[in-house]
Amino acid sequence: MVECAVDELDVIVIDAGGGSLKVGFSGEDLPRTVLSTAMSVVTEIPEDDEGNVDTTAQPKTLTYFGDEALQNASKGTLKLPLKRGLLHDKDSLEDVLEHALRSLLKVDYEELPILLIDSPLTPQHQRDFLAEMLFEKFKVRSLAMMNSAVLSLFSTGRTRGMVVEMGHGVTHAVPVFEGFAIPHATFRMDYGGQDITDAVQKIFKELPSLTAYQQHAHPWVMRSLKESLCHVAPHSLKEQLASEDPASDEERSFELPDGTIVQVDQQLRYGAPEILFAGGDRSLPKITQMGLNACDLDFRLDLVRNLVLAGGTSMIPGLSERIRNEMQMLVPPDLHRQMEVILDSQRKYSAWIGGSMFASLSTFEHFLITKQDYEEGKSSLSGVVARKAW
Ligand SMILES: Nc1ncnc2c1ncn2[C@@H]1O[C@H](COP(=O)(O)OP(=O)(O)OP(=O)(O)O)[C@@H](O)[C@H]1O
Repeated sequence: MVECAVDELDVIVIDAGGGSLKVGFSGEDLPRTVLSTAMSVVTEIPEDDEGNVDTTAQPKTLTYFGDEALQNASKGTLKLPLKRGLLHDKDSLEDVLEHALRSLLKVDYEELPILLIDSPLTPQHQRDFLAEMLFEKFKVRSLAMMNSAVLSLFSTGRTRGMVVEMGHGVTHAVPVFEGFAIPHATFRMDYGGQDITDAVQKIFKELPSLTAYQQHAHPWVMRSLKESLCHVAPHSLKEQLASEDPASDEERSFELPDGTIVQVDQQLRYGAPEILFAGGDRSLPKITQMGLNACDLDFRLDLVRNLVLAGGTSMIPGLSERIRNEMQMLVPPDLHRQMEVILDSQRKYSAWIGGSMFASLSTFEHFLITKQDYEEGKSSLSGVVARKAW
């Protein structure tokens, strides 16, 4: 039972991923706002009534955020603040966050504590920068920072388990013991939903049945195709392609932006997600096995019994069956027999949901770095942030 001691005090919960930024308030079931972590700046030269460039008019600079930024990317400069879990463009992160909080969430963030969720293995200097940005630029009054995998596990009501968190640019296997992630047993691979989208785009352009529609092969259209039709093959792509396509016409149909409906075959639907299994030592089953092997023998049973899939990319159907099948070759039979793959229906937002729950607990305030802590510890910021960040 979650004990709520900060009833009159909401906490702003922010899960800043490379693909999407999720923001909302503690105690709520889902983030209020989810937007692609992107902005683009487009300079437009106004046209006259006949559609000719008006050389006398001042050029207009337009800034787009989220999906609009992706859709307008080709007209200007696309800025992606985070890439593969790492801070890539500090200024645009500030702008996207400000837009999400001020314009979309419509909150006076200076008034409320903030819980910032970050990726496992986020470098300390990145956490320091984020703390500095929130205290100095956003003028927040207090801040907690927490590991997304711990919170994803917490969202399922567990404090022990192996979290396989699959995001947009990175995937992590994170063993968690009594609410603490084990850093030396955490493994990552630089593959995620973005690579599946890229694979969808590549196959889309090459498939003879789809070549007539190449003008639609924009990343945002391909992402939508992926999210609606992709599927993980239960054993291998080869085996899947050799069998009859199990999908109905409806399950293979995709509507392009101009309204055309195309039929998408197995090569694309099942082929693109194979990137998660193809990386040798950096494949999904392999990093899970490495995480297990790096933990104490006594603890491994708990881990395989609580193998939690989390993050947006874990929404692809068929993952659980494939992981179970692949792990059969990688772990001893007695462990494999006990394996339980947990797929929560809300796993796309599991870290945010865990954060929302955690920030509602009476103990949450112990994790807050206050403005005063920050000011006092500024000369050695890492000390303050590392001591309190979880
Ligand atoms: N139904 C779905 N099927 C397949 N993929 C999906 C689905 N829904 C979302 N995704 C993918 O999940 C990814 C985003 O997941 P998530 O929000 O967990 O990542 P992130 O936190 O932004 O990224 P990262 O953890 O890499 O920083 C995107 O690539 C998106 O296309």
